[in-house]
Amino acid sequence: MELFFRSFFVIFIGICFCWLLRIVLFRTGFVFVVKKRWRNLEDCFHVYQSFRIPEFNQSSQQNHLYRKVSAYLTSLSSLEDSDFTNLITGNAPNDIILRLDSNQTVQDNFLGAKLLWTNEENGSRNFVLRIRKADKRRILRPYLQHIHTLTADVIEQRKGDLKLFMNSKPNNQSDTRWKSIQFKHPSTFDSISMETDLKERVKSDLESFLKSKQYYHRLGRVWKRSYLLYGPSGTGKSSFVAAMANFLSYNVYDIDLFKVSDDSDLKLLLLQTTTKSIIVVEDLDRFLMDKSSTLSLSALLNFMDGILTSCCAEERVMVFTVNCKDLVDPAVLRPGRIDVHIHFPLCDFSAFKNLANNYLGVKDHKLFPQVEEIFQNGASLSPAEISELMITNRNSPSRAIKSVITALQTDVERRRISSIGRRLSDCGSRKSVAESVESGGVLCSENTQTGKELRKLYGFLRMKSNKISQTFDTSPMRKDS
Ligand SMILES: Nc1ncnc2c1ncn2[C@@H]1O[C@H](COP(=O)(O)OP(=O)(O)OP(=O)(O)O)[C@@H](O)[C@H]1O
Ligand SMILES: [Mg+2]
Repeated sequence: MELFFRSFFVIFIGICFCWLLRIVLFRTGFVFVVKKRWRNLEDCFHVYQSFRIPEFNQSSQQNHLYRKVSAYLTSLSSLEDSDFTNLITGNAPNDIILRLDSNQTVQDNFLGAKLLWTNEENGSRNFVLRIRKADKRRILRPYLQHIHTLTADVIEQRKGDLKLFMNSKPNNQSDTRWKSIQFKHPSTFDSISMETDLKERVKSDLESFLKSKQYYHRLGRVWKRSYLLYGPSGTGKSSFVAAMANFLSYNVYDIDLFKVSDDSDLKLLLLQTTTKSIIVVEDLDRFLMDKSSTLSLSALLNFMDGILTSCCAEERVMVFTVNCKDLVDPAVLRPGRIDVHIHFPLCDFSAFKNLANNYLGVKDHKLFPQVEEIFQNGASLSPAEISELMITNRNSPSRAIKSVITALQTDVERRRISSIGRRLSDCGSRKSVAESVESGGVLCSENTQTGKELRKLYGFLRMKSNKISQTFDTSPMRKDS
């Protein structure tokens, strides 16, 4: 009996000990420490071979394998076991993606072999793959093939997602010069109000460019096309670039030339762009007029010509926007450097009707003849100004059109005042010439007369401006009338 109790007691103590040990091992993470130490010990008896996959190749162009490995690693379930990972939101609203942090390692297994990936980030970005030497011959090629097939789908899927790249100030030459975000601009050719015929011509020009690889190569030319979009501010140039990107499904590289440090930096930026992309230089005229730039004109011309190598300008569309074409050196705009010039004018009546249709859903309105008449009197506003008025008053088309009429009338007055101002200054300069010859009585009396007229118009203009600011009041109390 005593023996029975004794053995029962020993079994009971044994069970309690195991239970406690389990708690200690799992609750404290002791098991992970043991596993890690065991792995390190095991590694001491194996020789590993390393393979580095840099983000850029020797000629500073993107290494596609790096992109594939990056996509592959995010799909690894073992990433959750890594000591340090970044959590990033994905494309879908509830999507959360794990991304390996810098200088962290993740383990993968393939055909019974252990593979270690490290994300190296010391100035440049690389992935380092470590495989046991004993497994290398058997594993390396099939493993890379496996990554290629797995990521092909993911990358193909992501092709639909366009990206907007922006250049930053250079910190380190080996560092990537482009930062990207998702490009989700809603602008399309349909949403842009411009002459239908012109729009169709641009569309077919882009379509024929897409199909012309052989043609360009036969002629010994780089397969690229350059567009100059010129016109006053707010006429839709930037929106048009976004529409082009959406139409072509191309990524957008938006180069800020003020952030380019020198000629070689501009070359590097071009080298780091990928095919099927639009390279945009906004406000080229503003940049060319700025004399403080360290960038030479010849570097800019070479950049536009894409002569660096055919591979870094191939299958690219270049777009330059300017407000005033006349301020740009003709060498920059010569045929071949710029293939297509597209003018973005201020609104006329037909553009207004287009905007009214798009923004207010109105094809015709009793106020249209009045609007047409004001346009005929020389009034003009940018599409941006008109579309803003329409958006503000979108609940009432009549109110929206009236606010446009008021703004157009103010524009007419503004133009009259500025023409009077010009006459005044002409008058002043003529007077000073006249005074040097004789005392110019006639010129003086004209001056006083014009001054009176100017004051009268200024008062009128102020009254009109007050009216316009009222149209922005979207309070429901306002009556349509
Ligand atoms: N032709 C147009 N059709 C439809 N909307 C337009 C048009 N032009 C301008 N807009 C509207 O005005 C806003 C400003 O346009 P955008 O930025 O494209 O002008 P921009 O010509 O690039 O001006 P800037 O020269 O000042 O950069 C946009 O949000 C767009 O919706
Ligand atoms: Mg713009």
